[in-house]
Order: sequence, then structure tokens, then C-alpha cells
Amino acid sequence: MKVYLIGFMGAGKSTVSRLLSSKTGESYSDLDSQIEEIAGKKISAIFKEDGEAAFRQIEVSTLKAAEASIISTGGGILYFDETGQWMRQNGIVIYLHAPFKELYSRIKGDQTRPVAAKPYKELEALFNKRDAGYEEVAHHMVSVSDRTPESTVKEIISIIRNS
Ligand SMILES: Nc1ncnc2c1ncn2[C@@H]1O[C@H](COP(=O)(O)OP(=O)(O)OP(=O)(O)O)[C@@H](O)[C@H]1O
Ligand SMILES: O=C(O)C1=C[C@@H](O)[C@@H](O)[C@H](O)C1
Ligand SMILES: [Mg+2]
Repeated sequence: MKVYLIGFMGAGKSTVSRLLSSKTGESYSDLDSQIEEIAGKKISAIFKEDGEAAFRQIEVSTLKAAEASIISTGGGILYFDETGQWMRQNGIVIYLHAPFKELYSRIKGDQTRPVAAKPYKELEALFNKRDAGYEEVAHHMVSVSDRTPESTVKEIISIIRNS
């Protein structure tokens, strides 16, 4: 059974997937890292040189080809409408949720995330739009607000056991 972690930038999808993998012994794949390996360059360079649309095409094909049990997605994984339904049909989808302000404080000024360079208000509007989409697609919503990754992982392990 596959587990897909979804959520906005800074939610901790990469951090939690790594820890979940080490606690359960299940394999994990971080789509952003895999994309950088496939493309042979950083995400910021893909955005700059090839454009966001090209990045999104690689992102969705990397998602569909991912073989690991735990898959950490990028914040824009719902760029294509059908991607959410595809994940739901292929595994358990878990939304890591926190209020925008908290996520913003984790990602502001981070040069590795080109989307995070948007002005505060624009980014907040993007969060509000995506938040509804993540919630609709997810089988489970897990709060990552003011919480350690260890505690989040415990909750996810219990969700997996009961699924
Ligand atoms: N529970 C947490 N509490 C505080 N900070 C956290 C927590 N989880 C992750 N972080 C920090 O927030 C930042 C973003 O975490 P991470 O890269 O795991 O997010 P992400 O959801 O994978 O983001 P992206 O969508 O951009 O890939 C990192 O600096 C990380 O150390
Ligand atoms: O939220 C987004 O649109 C993104 C999030 C990151 O995980 C990367 O996938 C990329 O920087 C785009
Ligand atoms: Mg990540």
C-alpha cells in the first residue's frame, strides 16, 4: 500500500516522509529530489530555464512512476485536476496541514522554492486555493501545527495500521 503525503510548502512532507521511512522500514521517495535527479538540475533552474509547465509535466510523470511505499509530493502536486483522484485510487493520501502564517515562517526567503518567492498576499491566496484542494483529495488530514515531526509520524503510523 502506498502513502502519499500532500500539503503546502513547508508542511514538512519531506521531513516526515524520511522519518516515517526510518521508523517503519518502508521505502520512501521525495518527488522533488527525484525530479532534480532526472532533470540533472535544481528545481529553481528547471523553473527558470524550462518554465513551470515543463516542471509540472515531469512532476506528474515522476509521481506515476514512483515505486516507493511512502511518497513525499511537491506543494503543487494538484496542478492537474486528475492527479488527486489518481493518488486516491493508488494509495492513502494524507494532508499535512498547518495555518498559512506558520508555513510562511518556515519557507520565507528560501531560494530553493521558486514559488515561495511570490509576494506574501499572493502566496496566502495560493495557500487558500490549494488548502481546499488538498482537503478534498485527502483520505486523512493531520495537523502539523506547532508539533514535532516525531509526533506527526506517530499519528501517521496509527492511521496506516487502521487502514
Ligand atoms: N514539524 C515541524 N516544525 C517546525 N519546522 C518544521 C517541521 N517540519 C519541517 N519543518 C521545517 O520546515 C521546512 C520545510 O520542511 P520540508 O522541506 O520537510 O517541507 P515540505 O512540505 O517538503 O516542502 P516542499 O513542498 O517545498 O517540498 C524545513 O526547514 C524543515 O526543517
Ligand atoms: O508549491 C509548489 O508549487 C512547489 C513546491 C515544491 O515542493 C516544489 O515542487 C516546487 O518548488 C513547487
Ligand atoms: Mg518537500
